[in-house]
Amino acid sequence: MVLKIGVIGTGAIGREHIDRLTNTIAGAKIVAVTDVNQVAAQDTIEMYGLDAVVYPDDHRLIAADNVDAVVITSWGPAHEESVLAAIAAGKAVFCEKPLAATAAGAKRIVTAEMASGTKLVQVGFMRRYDAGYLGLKEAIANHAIGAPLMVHCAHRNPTVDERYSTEMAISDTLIHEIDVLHWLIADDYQSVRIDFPRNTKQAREGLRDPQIATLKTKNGVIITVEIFVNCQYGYDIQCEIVGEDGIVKLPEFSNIITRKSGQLRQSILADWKDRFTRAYDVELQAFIDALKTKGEPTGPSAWDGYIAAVTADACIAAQTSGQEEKIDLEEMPAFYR
Ligand SMILES: NC(=O)c1ccc[n+]([C@@H]2O[C@H](COP(=O)([O-])OP(=O)(O)OC[C@H]3O[C@@H](n4cnc5c(N)ncnc54)[C@H](O)[C@@H]3O)[C@@H](O)[C@H]2O)c1
Ligand SMILES: O[C@H]1[C@H](O)[C@@H](O)[C@H](O)[C@@H](O)[C@H]1O
Repeated sequence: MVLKIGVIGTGAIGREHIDRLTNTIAGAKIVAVTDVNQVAAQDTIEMYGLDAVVYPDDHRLIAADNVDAVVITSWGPAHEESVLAAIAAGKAVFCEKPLAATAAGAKRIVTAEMASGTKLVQVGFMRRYDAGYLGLKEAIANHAIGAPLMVHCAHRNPTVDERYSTEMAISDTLIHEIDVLHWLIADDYQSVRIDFPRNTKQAREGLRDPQIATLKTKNGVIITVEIFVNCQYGYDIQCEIVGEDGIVKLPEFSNIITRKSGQLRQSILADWKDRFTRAYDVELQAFIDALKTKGEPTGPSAWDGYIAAVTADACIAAQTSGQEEKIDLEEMPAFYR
């Protein structure tokens, strides 16, 4: 059986996911697309040779009889409305991060999903499918480094466009670490503080860059994440976990090493699209397979999206207060256990 998919948002990652759902992933077919930019939606159909219909908006795409499941790749603030519409229609939905722009929005999704009585939502936290992070998780679970004490991370983008704001460093960028780190060390966040080092001259007027998030967990682990989105030199994701018996670290993204002219060289990736290609493939294949075999998604859930949204709200509050802000999570409902 082939699952018929409707895609909302045909921008950068929308096209990436359309390409992989069409050419890499088994068991799915794109039958519908929409974008507020209808020309972009039409162009996408032509670009990938899709046998698909362009719908005028997300609601009509979700309601289409031949759409079995929905993939949301529109701008973050538009996600909540489309996810709620998919839940109301009883259709499974893969939503790119963030699940919603605020914790209140994510909570509305959780409430609607629980009321529907069926798990329908998967959030695009693809780092949980990345071989490097999975290796770190396995090492911690196997007590290879004893209890984690500290985590040091960096999330660096070469540049960002003019729409990118100081808050987006949290809601669009840090959100990946927010999700993956508590999952990695199996701990809950308790508080966060944000510090702003000297600003880079490369940032556009008004953008605070870089930033350092310091998260504390319930077990006393201290996590530091450098967010630096105008680092210029490449796309660089670092994560090192310091335990009581040793240290584990993400591998450098595999690339050939050249010895030439008295130099040892290894190139650095320039784009997020290349760093997590395999993880995106695996997460979307898992989404399709789970719908077919279990009737519901089994990947990062709406509750995971809610945890990330509550934490992101506290980070954004910490950006302006300059203080340590508490991260208050409700208890996970039995529905998500
Ligand atoms: N998981 C990841 O690594 C990853 C990577 C990139 C982007 N993302 C996320 O994916 C989302 C899209 O990012 P992008 O880089 O592709 O942005 P983009 O600006 O390139 O594309 C977004 C598209 O959505 C369309 N759109 C906006 N609102 C819409 C609506 N209500 N209905 C239909 N279409 C709408 C826009 O016209 C645009 O074409 C963001 O939430 C972003 O955070 C995730
Ligand atoms: O900071 C960017 C992240 O590094 C990418 O992985 C994407 O999520 C992108 O949307 C963000 O703007």
